[in-house]
Amino acid sequence: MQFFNLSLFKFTFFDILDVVLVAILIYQLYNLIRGTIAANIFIGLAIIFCLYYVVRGLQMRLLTGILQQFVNVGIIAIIIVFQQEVRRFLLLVGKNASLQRNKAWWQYFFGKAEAEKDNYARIKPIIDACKSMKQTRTGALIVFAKYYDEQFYQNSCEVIEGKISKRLLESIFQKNSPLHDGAVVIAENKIKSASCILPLTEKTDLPAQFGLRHRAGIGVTETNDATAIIVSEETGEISYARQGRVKMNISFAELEKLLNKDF
Ligand SMILES: Nc1ncnc2c1ncn2[C@@H]1O[C@H](COP(=O)(O)OP(=O)(O)OP(=O)(O)O)[C@@H](O)[C@H]1O
Repeated sequence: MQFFNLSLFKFTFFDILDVVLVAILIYQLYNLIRGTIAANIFIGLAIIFCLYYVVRGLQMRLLTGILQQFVNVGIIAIIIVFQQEVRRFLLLVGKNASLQRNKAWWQYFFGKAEAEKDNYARIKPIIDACKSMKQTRTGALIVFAKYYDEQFYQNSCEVIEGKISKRLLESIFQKNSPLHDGAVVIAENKIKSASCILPLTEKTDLPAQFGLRHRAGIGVTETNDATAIIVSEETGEISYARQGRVKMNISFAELEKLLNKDF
């Protein structure tokens, strides 16, 4: 009597590659939706799919018919429900494929020291403004957009198109300024706009003290290829958001390092 069919265990290099790629894909998807409401929806959909195969196996025709309606619209429903996550996933794929974004290559060819010097001059006014706003407990939200999506930002923003300077940033976020509410968006080495209303993150596992400013800072990095600095009006603490994750209470040395890498 033969218990095992050894031919079942035959696999090629491409089968292993297949499994590894699927594992990477599932891990990336998990990373994208971890801690968001989408994670619960994903679990709900997975349960419906599993249930469908079970009731079909048991030949329960009525329930199979009902669940089949959900399964049939499968991929389209997933794209609609996970619109934001699909957008973030595609951004991630596109970003990793871009050679110019890879600063290591860029600096190797064009001189590391020169690039670092240039970058420091660019980020110094921003760091100085953050230092001053931390001291005066001025709330601020500064977004660094790798790609300035006109449609996304300009609908809710005041156009500035100004040179990045400490005093300009301070004046925008100063409490009596008409533009202090909302975010400043920096792109193409300019302050492109101010007073921007951004999408809020739907994450459910954020610290209790995170209000709308922090939620907007995290939200914009989930839907766009952007990073954000958040200066808390309440505590003066500086947080840094990237790809939907946030680092809280960072030092200025750390901020400089992060901006050097991302901006
Ligand atoms: N959707 C949004 N997009 C951009 N900025 C927003 C948005 N919603 C609120 N803000 C900004 O956040 C401010 C309110 O911040 P709130 O006190 O709720 O945030 P917080 O995360 O607790 O930060 P803080 O520690 O500074 O109080 C508003 O005055 C406005 O400037």
